[in-house]
Amino acid sequence: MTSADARYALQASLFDDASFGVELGELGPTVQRRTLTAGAWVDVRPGWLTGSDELFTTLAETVPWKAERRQMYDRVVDVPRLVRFYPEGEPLPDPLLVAARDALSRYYLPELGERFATSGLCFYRDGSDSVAWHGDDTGRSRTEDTMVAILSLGAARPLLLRPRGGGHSIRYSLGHGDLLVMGGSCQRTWEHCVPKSTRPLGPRISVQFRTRGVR
Ligand SMILES: O=C(O)CCC(=O)C(=O)O
Ligand SMILES: [Fe+2]
Repeated sequence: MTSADARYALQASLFDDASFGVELGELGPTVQRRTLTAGAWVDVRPGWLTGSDELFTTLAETVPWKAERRQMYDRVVDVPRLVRFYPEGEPLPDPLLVAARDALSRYYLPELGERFATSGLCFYRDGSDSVAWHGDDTGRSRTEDTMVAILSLGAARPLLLRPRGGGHSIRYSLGHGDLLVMGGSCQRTWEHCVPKSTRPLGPRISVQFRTRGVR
């Protein structure tokens, strides 16, 4: 057993303890893959993290969230969500995120060929927070296949995907410990978004695990 395996086993046993009320489930047969066009695919694993409310609260309260502003034509506008990026090597705000990242790295390593390295956290305070259509195509993902794994906490929000250049969108509802992984060419041949909603919605946190050199 390597030290990484030992650490994972320790964390897995911690999280299996019902007194913690939180558990990272199996991957494997519970992961459903949908093949998209142009070499893109999406894996979903609903309810991967059970008992995730406490993690949601911890992250909401302890992460040093940042409100960003962005140039839009001739104006500077608020980015409609709070963010915090954890580069490779920076400690994550909760050991559960380390366990999740390491479990994903182990599961996808044969296909991905590398480990998940960075963690991007987004906080959608209510239905007026959102992210517009985009691909995570800064860096290596502009030209190479990659995977972006999203662990979703808190209230469910739709995440939509559509082929670049037009086509029907597909929709997943993500929250409450659900896992979605975008793979293959998805970041350069498809786009994704989390649309605004006028309905009263609770807050959601999205944790995106990416490989080195991908944003
Ligand atoms: O909220 C989500 O799950 C998606 C976030 C996203 O697409 C991004 O930050 O690049
Ligand atoms: Fe994205």
